[in-house]
Amino acid sequence: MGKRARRGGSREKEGQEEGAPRLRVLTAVAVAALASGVLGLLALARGGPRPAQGDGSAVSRSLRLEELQPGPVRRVSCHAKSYRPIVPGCTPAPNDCGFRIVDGLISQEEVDALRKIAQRGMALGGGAGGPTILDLHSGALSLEDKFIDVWMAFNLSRRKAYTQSELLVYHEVTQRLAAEVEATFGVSGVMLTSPTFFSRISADRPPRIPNDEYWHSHIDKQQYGSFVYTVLLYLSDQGVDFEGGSLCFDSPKTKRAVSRVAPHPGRAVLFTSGEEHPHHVEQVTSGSRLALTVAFTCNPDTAIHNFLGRALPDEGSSNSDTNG
Ligand SMILES: O=C(O)CCC(=O)C(=O)O
Ligand SMILES: [Fe+2]
Repeated sequence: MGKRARRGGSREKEGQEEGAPRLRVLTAVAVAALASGVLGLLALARGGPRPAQGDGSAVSRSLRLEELQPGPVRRVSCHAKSYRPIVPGCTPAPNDCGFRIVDGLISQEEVDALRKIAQRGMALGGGAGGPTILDLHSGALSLEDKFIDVWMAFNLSRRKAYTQSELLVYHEVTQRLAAEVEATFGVSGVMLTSPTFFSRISADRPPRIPNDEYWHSHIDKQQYGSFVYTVLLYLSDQGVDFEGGSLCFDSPKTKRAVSRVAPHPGRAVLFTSGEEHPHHVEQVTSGSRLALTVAFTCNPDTAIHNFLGRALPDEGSSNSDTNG
């Protein structure tokens, strides 16, 4: 592993795709199908904006929320129904759910490489509201208020698509995250699952569709089905690249925020994906926030078997696969 990811080193700002050509006409049934797993991204709007806590002021909110820091895993009881089918040794034991924040799992070079990968794909699209999603496994990329297929977008724009070696860092990072999940929760056999995606939230775009309202509480297991362990890897810096945008864990009973995590480059948040962990992203009030959501399952039927398999082979190589 190279140098640990530094804090506060803002590079070029996110959201610079404005000048890049956008593909305006690109729809396909296949795209809608592949996007369907991603349509529920972030939080689904459930009954309008989230009510403010207490008197609603930022100060009163910040006094009540615990600021979570890197450290050992914090265990909580699992929500039993969230973890079916039970795969012994892989799904969490009833009292072994929890979350953990880890800094420095990936190097600054890896953060930069992942940011470039995200920016290159997102330059072909861009959500009309705040969030832009890019899932390189399914190909789903936000464009205005729908999804297109990023691989098709590369073809139509006559730009060279990602090569397998270009995406190697992404593959290596997901493998490292899998190992960290296993070490953290004392399990083995976790497998990458879908969706796994970059998300960029731009403060200057008001929500246009319900899925743009990322600040509502949700549970990943309900939202995405196959998730057993979620990892959020942050690729931009709160206070430098953007303001607001903390990850908040909510009370399973009231769904109100009880604690929060400040996103910083290279910071990873690992947590069990069941009903013990409702969460949401605080509204981003300025700038642009970039993160990567990666998730793991214990069920081979929902595992990704050919992660990044749509990337171009490298010149001169027959086929260097990046199987998940
Ligand atoms: O980016 C974050 O901090 C949270 C994203 C999230 O909750 C999700 O992708 O399900
Ligand atoms: Fe989530």
